[in-house]
Amino acid sequence: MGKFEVLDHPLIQHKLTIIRDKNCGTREFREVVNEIAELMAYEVSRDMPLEDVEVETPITVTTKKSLAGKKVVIVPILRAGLGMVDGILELIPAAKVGHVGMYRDEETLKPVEYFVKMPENMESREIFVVDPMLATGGSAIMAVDALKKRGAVTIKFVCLVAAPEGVKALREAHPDIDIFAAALDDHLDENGYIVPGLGDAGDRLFGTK
Ligand SMILES: O=P(O)(O)OC[C@H]1O[C@H](OP(=O)(O)OP(=O)(O)O)[C@H](O)[C@@H]1O
Ligand SMILES: O=c1cc[nH]c(=O)[nH]1
Ligand SMILES: [Mg+2]
Repeated sequence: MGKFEVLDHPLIQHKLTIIRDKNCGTREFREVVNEIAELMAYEVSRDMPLEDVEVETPITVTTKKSLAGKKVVIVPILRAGLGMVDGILELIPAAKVGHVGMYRDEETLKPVEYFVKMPENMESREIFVVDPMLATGGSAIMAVDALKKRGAVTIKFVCLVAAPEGVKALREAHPDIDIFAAALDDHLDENGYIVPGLGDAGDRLFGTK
């Protein structure tokens, strides 16, 4: 079973409170989402494998560590996941970026897939699927389905706010993946919004309604 971890570093908690505020405007919301994503990427990448490499310093030749193996792909779930990409790229600038387009039907709350574009060789890559919100879990489950269908094996799901319902559903559908959240909130309301949450992340990031 993959792990579920809440990354509750004080800086992450502080920044999350800023964007929960309904008076936080588009510009600040965008900035702070990226800042939180960057802090989370530091924790999420903690177990990346290293290998020994020879390096010649100005003083001598020595053997030290360098990142090994799997190359990282960041996969935002459109639209709101896009808000986390730049923050992660600050830490992992060579990462590739794949896109999964998905929206939640407002009546049924079921996700509808509308776009998928991935780099090649997904089977040999370390994949960070990112979306600020894990609500019913439908979008995350369908995004991971789409990745596995294309050969993906090593997948981590990274969100800002998770609902218990979404964590349960995602773990049941994809027990092999690790899930990271900045916060685990209380529950979903009758419209499928996370309570207390932060509202509609996509609309707040892009200034739409
Ligand atoms: O866990 P779920 O119940 O599937 O809900 C979460 C999804 O809903 C939101 O996207 P939305 O459908 O609002 O699309 P958007 O990002 O384009 O606004 C959010 O960004 C997640 O992708
Ligand atoms: O609270 C929620 C639930 C789904 N999508 C959002 O953007 N916010
Ligand atoms: Mg939205």
